[in-house]
Amino acid sequence: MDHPLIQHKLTIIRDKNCGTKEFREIVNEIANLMAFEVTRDMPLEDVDVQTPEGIAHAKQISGKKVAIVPILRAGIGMVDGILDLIPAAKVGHIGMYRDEKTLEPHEYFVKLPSDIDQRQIFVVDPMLATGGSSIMAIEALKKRGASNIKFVCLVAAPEGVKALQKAHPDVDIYTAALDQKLNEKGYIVPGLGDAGDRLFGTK
Ligand SMILES: O=P(O)(O)OC[C@H]1O[C@H](OP(=O)(O)OP(=O)(O)O)[C@H](O)[C@@H]1O
Ligand SMILES: O=c1cc[nH]c(=O)[nH]1
Ligand SMILES: [Mg+2]
Repeated sequence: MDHPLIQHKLTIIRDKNCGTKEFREIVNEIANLMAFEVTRDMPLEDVDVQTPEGIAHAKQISGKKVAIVPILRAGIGMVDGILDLIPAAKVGHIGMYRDEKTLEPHEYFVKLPSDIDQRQIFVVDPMLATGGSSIMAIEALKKRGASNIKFVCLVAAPEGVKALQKAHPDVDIYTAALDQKLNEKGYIVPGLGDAGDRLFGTK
């Protein structure tokens, strides 16, 4: 997404001197701006509304219920920014960590709204690196009947985009930046470092 506000804010959090408080605030601000675009194709229906001056033939969002599903931990950093725009959305959580050596993802927690199969789902995680975590999280959702899924991240590596598109071709990917590559430790270069640690101050 090339909107100037998104690009400007992403530059601020890429800076290694950006502290936890500012990092957390700006991740939410970017998620808020991205939500605007990610929801662009939400279906509308006609509705008549009585204004003080007459009847307006207007539009409202029709039926489609939304679930925001952060991949723990770092995905939590994007939830409030999206909830600001879609306050009625439910939030499901999928816990996933990457083995630091093998880079294999491991699922450790799944708690979803009971009607997840009927919802438009936005899976959120700031980082799409090898794609392992997002692929497995989306598998967990599909196993529970979910079918209408978009993936929203801040920084993606080409390797992760390719892998996610191959595993889940039905899932559109929204990213604020497509970076150069992964390094030998599976980190995105130039990226922004470890998003979870920077959000929660754990390093
Ligand atoms: O595309 P991948 O190669 O799977 O890497 C991306 C994942 O790695 C990070 O999570 P991490 O395992 O560091 O967990 P954390 O969010 O708890 O820090 C990040 O938040 C993604 O979930
Ligand atoms: O660059 C990366 C890769 C995986 N997870 C992160 O938080 N950052
Ligand atoms: Mg991490």
